[in-house]
Amino acid sequence: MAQTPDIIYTKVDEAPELARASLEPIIRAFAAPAGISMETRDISLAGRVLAVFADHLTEQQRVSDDLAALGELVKTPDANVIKLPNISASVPQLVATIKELQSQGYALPDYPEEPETDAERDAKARYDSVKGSAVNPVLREGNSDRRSAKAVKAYAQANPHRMGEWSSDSKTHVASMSGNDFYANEKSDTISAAQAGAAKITFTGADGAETVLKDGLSYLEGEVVDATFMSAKALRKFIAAEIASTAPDVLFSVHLKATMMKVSDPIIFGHFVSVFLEDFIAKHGAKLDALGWNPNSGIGDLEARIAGDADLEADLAATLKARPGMYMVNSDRGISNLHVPSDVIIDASMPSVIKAGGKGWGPDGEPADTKCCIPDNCYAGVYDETINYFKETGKLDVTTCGAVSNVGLMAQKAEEYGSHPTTFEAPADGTIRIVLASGDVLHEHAVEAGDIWRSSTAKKAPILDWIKLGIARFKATGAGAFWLDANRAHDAELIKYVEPALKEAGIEIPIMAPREATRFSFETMRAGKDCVTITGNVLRDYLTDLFPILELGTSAKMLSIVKLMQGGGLFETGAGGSAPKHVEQVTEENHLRWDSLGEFCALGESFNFLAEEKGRSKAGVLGAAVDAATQQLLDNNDSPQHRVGQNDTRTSHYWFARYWAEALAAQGDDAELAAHFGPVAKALAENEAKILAELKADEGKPADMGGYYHADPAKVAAIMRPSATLNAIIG
Ligand SMILES: NC(=O)C1=CN([C@@H]2O[C@H](COP(=O)(O)OP(=O)(O)OC[C@H]3O[C@@H](n4cnc5c(N)ncnc54)[C@H](OP(=O)(O)O)[C@@H]3O)[C@@H](O)[C@H]2O)C=CC1
Ligand SMILES: O=C(O)CCC(=O)C(=O)O
Ligand SMILES: [Mg+2]
Repeated sequence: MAQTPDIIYTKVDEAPELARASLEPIIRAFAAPAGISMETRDISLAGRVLAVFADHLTEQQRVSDDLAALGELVKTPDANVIKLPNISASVPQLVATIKELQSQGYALPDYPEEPETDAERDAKARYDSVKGSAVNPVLREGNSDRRSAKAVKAYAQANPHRMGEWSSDSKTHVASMSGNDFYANEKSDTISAAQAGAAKITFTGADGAETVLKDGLSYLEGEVVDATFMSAKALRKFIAAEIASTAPDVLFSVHLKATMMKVSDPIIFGHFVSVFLEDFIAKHGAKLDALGWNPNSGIGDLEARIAGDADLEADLAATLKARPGMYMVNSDRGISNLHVPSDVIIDASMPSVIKAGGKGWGPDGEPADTKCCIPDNCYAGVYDETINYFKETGKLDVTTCGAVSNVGLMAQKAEEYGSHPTTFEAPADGTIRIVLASGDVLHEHAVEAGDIWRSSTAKKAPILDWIKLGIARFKATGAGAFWLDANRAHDAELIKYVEPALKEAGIEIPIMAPREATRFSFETMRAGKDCVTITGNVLRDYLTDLFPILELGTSAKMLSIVKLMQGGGLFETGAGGSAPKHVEQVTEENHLRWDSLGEFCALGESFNFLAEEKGRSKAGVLGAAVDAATQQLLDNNDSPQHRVGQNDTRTSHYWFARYWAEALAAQGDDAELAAHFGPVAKALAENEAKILAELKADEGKPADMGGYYHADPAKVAAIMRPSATLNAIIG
């Protein structure tokens, strides 16, 4: 077997992938003289699709299954992976990817929404395996530690971003179900020695007939196993009531995580779409069925399918007009909250409403107060309390507020984010049970047809590791809390782990329910003090966007470390996504505003990890120089900005390379590296004007990537590496 490279960098999609095309050659060139090898592995959506359909492709078209290989690597101490954010695809994104690949000559089957033959069932199963959040759960074999680097926080305080004003009479609010949701119906238990082993999930219909929904489950002693469901009837009633109670000057919106919660949340989204369009569907149901429309895909797909049918188009417009104004994703292009399930992703969308002072954008392109529907009560209280807090106290002062970091229980598909294989829409009225090998029933729920039932688990080893990491970060931070709700079944089981561990460690860390912990964290940070939030997997995701977006303007600048449980390191870049809007700007005017600060932070950590864990002293020198270069880049304001003519990703990479080379030339720890980088630094400085001009030469004009999901590497390189002078110096 080939030797594992020292560092693995990931090839992804959209804006971070464009950034990679320019940054990775620089990193590779700088690492080589230190004897550090770096290779790329493809975890992009298109790459994943091609990997699972290898048998449909020609020899030349085949690609290796890099995700599967990385999934094995992260279970070893040799892993040192820099992971950029990748697309977690919704069905419309997946379908678009398939179309694009087909047009490039790949003989892939269509995505069969409702498979009828064996071949279609096989294709759907393969596509579903790459759908949604298919990468992160595989790579995250450790718990997460996300915080802002000191330099980044100091920069944000000195250069505050714009924040909308909050007014006490803002009508913006969170609306959640009054019961019969995942929160209310949850049951949880910790598996005993006697219960450990095989288990299955069964459905028993009203007629007593039993079907097995999932077999081959296996529980470990100490694993916390939950089961819960959301009533479809209660959900639909809630949605109808919220639509009806939306005030005329308030926008209607729903915030879900249809990407990460790839089974449950598209169904919930579909209920919103079908209740919102109730009259239209009642009138045209048969026709819509014939067109193959599924509400879970959204209004965007509906519009595409009915295009040209003047009757349907007019009726849809009339139905929408009679409904409350909708929160828009892009008002210029008429893209609403209900167009595509993956356009409004709660972790990014709610903070952006909150940062704007409680404003969403309406169909008229104007900001307005917004009703934010978050049906389930498990985590909605966090946003409700945040909004209440800002209504009371006004916007946050970015220049003085403290930093809120997070330690998240994430390893081994912890909690809801690992629940896709054990999530089901009840096929009829009946009972869903988790049955142990002994025949004992662990959990059971009476359900009605359409109810969304799911089971999540958290294993003992990750829980104990998470508590240890939480204690360490609490000590380093000085304040914080475990976010656990004693009244929620799952959290109550976790508290049984946390309390004795704290006692044993001789430390007092408060345990607070999310709502209370939200207020505590805002009060602590507003007083200028730092605090850590020690949370489960979902809140890890939500809070590492919420606080950074308020504190730093974006979560892209976060340090995001996953200490893998088997000793390796996974260094994620930022906490945000793949910024599809940024790609649009590149194709329109060849300006990329992706900020690679997350990549710089991750890179420094990755080198430092090699130095500390593997005794590679030259890596330590490279890492220290990365940190110095990052600091200088911030001090000199060289990060990308929004408009043509301003700094962009490419120029920021030039400055990064230059400061990095200068720091390496100036350091005294490794004479060999200093001697190597002296001339590099000199050449980069002497050619500054020429390089910057070359980097900017084509700005303002459209750029052709030769594809969106599966772009042409040569065209991308031409866009992202247009300076022959820079390439020669790096080369
Ligand atoms: N770890 C992962 O793999 C993650 C993947 N995703 C995936 O990313 C996609 C989009 O997710 P979405 O929730 O819309 O959020 P994004 O984080 O992609 O975008 C939200 C906004 O944040 C800003 N932003 C994010 N990253 C950067 C950056 N590096 N530099 C500058 N600005 C940045 C941009 O604001 P502006 O436009 O104002 O510049 C952007 O429009 C989805 O496919 C999702 O599944 C999402 C989260 C994490
Ligand atoms: O995997 C995903 O879909 C998104 C992950 C995410 O948002 C996060 O980890 O912050
Ligand atoms: Mg997130």
